[in-house]
Amino acid sequence: MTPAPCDLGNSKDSLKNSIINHLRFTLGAYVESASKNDWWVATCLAIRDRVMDHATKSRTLHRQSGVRRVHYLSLEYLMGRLLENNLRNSGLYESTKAALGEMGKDLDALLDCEPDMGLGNGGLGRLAACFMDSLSTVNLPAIGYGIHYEFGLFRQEFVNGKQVEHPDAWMRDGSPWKIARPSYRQTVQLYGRVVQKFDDCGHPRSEWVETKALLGLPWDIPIVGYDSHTVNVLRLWQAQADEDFNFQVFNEGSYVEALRDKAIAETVSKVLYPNDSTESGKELRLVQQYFFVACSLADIVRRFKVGYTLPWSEFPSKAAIQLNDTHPAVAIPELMRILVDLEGLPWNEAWKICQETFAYTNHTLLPEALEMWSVSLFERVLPRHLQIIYQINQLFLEGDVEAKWPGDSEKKRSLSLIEERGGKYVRMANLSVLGSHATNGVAALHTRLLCERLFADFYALYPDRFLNLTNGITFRRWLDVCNPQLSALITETIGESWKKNADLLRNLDPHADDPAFRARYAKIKRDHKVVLAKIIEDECGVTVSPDALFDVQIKRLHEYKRQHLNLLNIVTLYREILDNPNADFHPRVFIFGAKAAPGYFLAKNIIHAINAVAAKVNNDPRVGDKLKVVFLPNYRVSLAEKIIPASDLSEQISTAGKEASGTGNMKLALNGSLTIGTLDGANVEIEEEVGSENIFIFGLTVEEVTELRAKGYNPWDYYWANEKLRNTIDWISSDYFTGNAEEFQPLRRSLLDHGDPYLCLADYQSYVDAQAKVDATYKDQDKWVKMAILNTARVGKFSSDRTILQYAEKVWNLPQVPIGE
Ligand SMILES: [N-]=[N+]=N[C@]1([C@H](N)O)O[C@H](CO)[C@@H](O)[C@H](O)[C@H]1O
Repeated sequence: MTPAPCDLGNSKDSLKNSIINHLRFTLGAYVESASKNDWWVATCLAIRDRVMDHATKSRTLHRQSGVRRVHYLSLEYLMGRLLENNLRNSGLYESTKAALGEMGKDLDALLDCEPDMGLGNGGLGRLAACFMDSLSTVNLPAIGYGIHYEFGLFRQEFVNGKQVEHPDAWMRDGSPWKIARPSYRQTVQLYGRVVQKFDDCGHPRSEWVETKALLGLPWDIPIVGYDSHTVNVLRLWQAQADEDFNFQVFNEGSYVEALRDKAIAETVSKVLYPNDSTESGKELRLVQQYFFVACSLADIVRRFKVGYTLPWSEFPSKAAIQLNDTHPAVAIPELMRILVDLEGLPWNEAWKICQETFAYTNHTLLPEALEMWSVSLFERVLPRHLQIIYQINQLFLEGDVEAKWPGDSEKKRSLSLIEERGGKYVRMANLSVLGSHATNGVAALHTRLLCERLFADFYALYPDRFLNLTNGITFRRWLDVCNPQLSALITETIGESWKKNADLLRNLDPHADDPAFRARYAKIKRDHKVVLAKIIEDECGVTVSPDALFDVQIKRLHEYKRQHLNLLNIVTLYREILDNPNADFHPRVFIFGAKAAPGYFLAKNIIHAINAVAAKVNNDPRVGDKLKVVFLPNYRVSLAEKIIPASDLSEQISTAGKEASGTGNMKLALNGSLTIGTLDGANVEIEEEVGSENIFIFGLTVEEVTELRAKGYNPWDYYWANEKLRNTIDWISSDYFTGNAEEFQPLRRSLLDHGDPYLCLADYQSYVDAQAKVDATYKDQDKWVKMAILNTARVGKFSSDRTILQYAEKVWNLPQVPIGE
């Protein structure tokens, strides 16, 4: 008999009681001497209490109503901090602040106690987090599946301007949001070999034997929607040894050996691979992918079997599975193994179920990011899955491909799931397209390039399977939580319903012409700049003026994102200020935030170069306040929440055709930061929405990039033709900035000798000119603030609620299931 849910009131007093009770009974702390961290944990637990009933109720109602659920499989979830988001989404912010206040505690101080849940690298991981927020907010039944990494994305420190990585022990001081679910522990098999057997009816059956077992313990994190009673969960798997302690070996006297398997097992979910847009190809990474996929599919199949007595053909009507990039693509042969080997379904039936169940999102065109596992490694770790992939491939090439292009071996080579050139590899992207009923890109331009280039042959074969679903961001975290002042001004001006229907922000448009509104809008921006200036002072020891133009580039460090093009412009500007001290140039602060993958040498060289230039410029008395360059260390979600509301200019300067979408561009535009960017990724759609008069577009288009490459691009031509550019490159690679002329030779060589693969020199002059236009525009503050307001007003399209509702309609065929009180 389920006990009646105890009424945990939302009043200030009820919250006070809960917090005190958790301090005393859960943490065993003296209220008088409890630490700030204790108060943070107790407050989190008090809020968790109030959402858990909704979580249980959501799960129960989803099960009882037999609705289809979407299962989002992602190796990354860049969640950031949860307390403030959960407080505002559940409408408990004010009462909790008051409750703590009455006990002499400042909520804002406790919020800073929370470490970021940094279980992701960049855009892909943050997108998954925004999607989880929207799924609960728009009442869609969903479960997010991922890995419970013990260590998230590394903590970045700068030592003499160079990046140094430190482990991110995010759970060291407790992690109050997660709940262990040992009753749903799963066992996963790995390695071993496959033997052919025959079942009772004499049918051949493959059996996977002599495998190594691994356990998966699930941890559930409640995902609180905004102003909705749907609380979905994020289920993260922790790897555990099948047998903690090998007594046999212990008795033979080797204690360490006895624990070897335990140590190995736990490495599987130990740490997130820190590569963004590059594949690792490491065995442990493949084991991580299969581990969480096998646990998740076993959990989904368990729920189907327990919940229903339906034929397998009905499985897709109860379970939609979204593959967040190819990282979980091994789920396709895994479901085939379950259906064919374990459940005894005929191959074709099983394959049909797979295609109806899976859908795949591609996030990048970069060749180095497309996962290709060597056949030898695959055979060793997952021998049965390799067999299944070979069988899928054979039926595909001899089936649909031969039918469409009879005898065309070139088509077979390009469409095959197996790459044969330079060794044998499994093409996870091809497998994902073939095993899914829908493949989507993440912005209109990106999807067009997917269909025209990367998947051109698949598109020719299955045009109806491809669609575009432009990325989005949750406006709760990226406006209501990080910029409550602007959120309040908007609500005061156009009402509150924009929080659930972002298109209503358009109603702000006419207010751009109202000087009083502009003044209030501008004050909010300046107040955030004052806050950020303090952070810059504390973190970088640099004093910046909140009246300077804050020019922001925050994203992972990657050559295609062209932080080094930004640096070329900065050094050109530095030269100009020295050459023309009286030039009428509005003071500017260049703000960088970016982590480089630890093994990415050139990215680290660019970080060092930016810090070296910053050190020179910031201490050059000839420059004064005209120019400041700051690189904030350890860029992460909670830091982004401080930078974005204070930004005036948003740098989205990737080489056209390289940034699939970008999502930082959306966050910055929403907070009134004007974009300077190329026609790449979602920048194209941001320009369509805000109007070309409210954005600074520059540079080569995708078509012009293709043309330039086709006719042969030689960066030396631009170097010799443009004196400013030549002086800038020579200056950066001289000994001026570090006393060692060798320091930035790698950067110089990449821009010249190595052919400038991302066309920085080709876009340099157009970029410098656009930056000059920015300077001129910023001097007319009325015009600038008007443009900023129109950006906030016109980016409603980029709400992840819109994106998720499109996935639900076009891919998952998923009904919204409102949960009552
Ligand atoms: N991997 N990956 N892809 C990315 C990002 N680096 O995480 O996914 C993001 C989310 O789709 C995109 O916005 C971004 O352009 C793309 O490069």
